[in-house]
Amino acid sequence: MVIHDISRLLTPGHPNWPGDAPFTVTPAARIAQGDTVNTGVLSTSTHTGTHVDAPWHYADAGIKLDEVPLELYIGPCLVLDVRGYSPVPPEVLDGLDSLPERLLLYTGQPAHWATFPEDFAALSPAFVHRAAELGVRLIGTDAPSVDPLTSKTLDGHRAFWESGLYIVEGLKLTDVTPGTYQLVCLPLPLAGVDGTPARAVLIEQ
Ligand SMILES: N[C@@H](CC(=O)c1ccccc1NC=O)C(=O)O
Ligand SMILES: [Zn+2]
Ligand SMILES: [Zn+2]
Repeated sequence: MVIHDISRLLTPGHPNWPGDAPFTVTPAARIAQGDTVNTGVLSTSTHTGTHVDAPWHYADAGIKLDEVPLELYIGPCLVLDVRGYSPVPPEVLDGLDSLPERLLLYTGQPAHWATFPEDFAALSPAFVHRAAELGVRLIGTDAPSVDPLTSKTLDGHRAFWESGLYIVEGLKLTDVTPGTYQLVCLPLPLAGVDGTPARAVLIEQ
């Protein structure tokens, strides 16, 4: 079985959305200091690195993470190369008459962010609606958001809310050839939250 890890490695100082809480791991117990084990204390925004958005992130009437069915995040998936578009338009789906339930978009983001990538490709609402018509239920992007950095209206997120599609952001897609795979993207089992970092892999079929 060939597995591609499409999650961003989280290291302290990982560049988050401007103003958002940083990712840190604070050392706690240390064997070297006489403790019986090594432990750490995690602190993070729910939108760090490769992560899922629960609908409640962008709509007060939306469900929270623990209500989102896990089936969404596991199963057949198409990786598309959409480099060169900003925002990603519906035309990239021209000629496709059906799609698997999961669609991942490589917009050209690098494998490692030294600083927050302020200039990234958002998704046009028309693209999201077109994907929904073609049978997609989950869209993942390698960009940190489906809306531009300065957006106040969050039209991209709103299109997901209107069409009932779900979001994965911050994927690392530099090492995979576009095509079909099985996606496994497991959110952390956190109650009542708006999102969470996730481990995402593609399995070659
Ligand atoms: N759209 C981004 C996050 C986002 O918008 C955000 C994250 C933390 C603090 C403020 C944010 N947006 C403010 O407009 C996301 O969904 O991950
Ligand atoms: Zn997010
Ligand atoms: Zn988002």
